[in-house]
Amino acid sequence: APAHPLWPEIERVTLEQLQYARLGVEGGVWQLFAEDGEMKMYKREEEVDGLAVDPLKAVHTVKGVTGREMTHYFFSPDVRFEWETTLEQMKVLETIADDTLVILQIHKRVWPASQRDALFWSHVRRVPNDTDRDAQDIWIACNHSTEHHEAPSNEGKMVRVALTVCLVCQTSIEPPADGGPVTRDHLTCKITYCSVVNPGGWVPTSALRAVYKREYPKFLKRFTQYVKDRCDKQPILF
Ligand SMILES: Cc1cccc(-c2n[nH]cc2-c2ccc(F)c(-c3ccc(S(=O)(=O)CCO)cc3)c2)n1
Repeated sequence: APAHPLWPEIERVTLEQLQYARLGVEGGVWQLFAEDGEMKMYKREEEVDGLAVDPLKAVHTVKGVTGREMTHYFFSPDVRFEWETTLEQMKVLETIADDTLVILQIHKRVWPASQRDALFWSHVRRVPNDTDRDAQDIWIACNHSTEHHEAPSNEGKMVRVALTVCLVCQTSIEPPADGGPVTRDHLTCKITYCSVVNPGGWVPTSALRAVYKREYPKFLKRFTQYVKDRCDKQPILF
């Protein structure tokens, strides 16, 4: 494994997030708050120091793409402005490996709160499917807040959020009955998106919950549609 000081944390958090995502929404602790076709969004209402830090878990099923394609476009900084509508600035501060980056993002201000930025490592990996042999491998992309010497100390201007986010994708193939080639019509990608964002500075709980309720469904719907459009008529990446 690459000898980088962040690597042990990247390994641990990525695998913890994989297990957390695979727990699904069992246990009755998750409250469904948005639904749109196959997409179901759940949250837990939790406060830390009087701040709403509502863990979010979304499940979605997208036809015609693979988990590798979905996590690739989630990970790739080159296309982020094409789907992430709240992004104002983004800088790759460090390229640790071709599947591991440190990124600084400045997001658009949401009235009445102050503007937020996020500094995180971003990692994508294929996880061999140890349970079901003839199933496809699982792909995970994980973003987790970190420190970095190159990040501007923007005292007073910006509030830094703390976030842990993962996108876990499992592809299944329904081969054509006539033994013909597998096309995108035979692909189904099951997605679990998990997010825990501590907003950093005080935001009225009601205002924060309204932002989450509005922004998360819009974000996941827009992102998954972006990937479908990008992959359409392109060779399949398994
Ligand atoms: C989807 C969503 C949920 C909650 C708030 C907002 C939002 N509206 N206006 C500003 C933001 C905002 C502020 C700070 C942030 F860190 C992120 C943020 C959100 C998602 C991710 S990610 O890692 O899931 C995708 C990469 O951007 C990273 C940062 C988004 N957007």
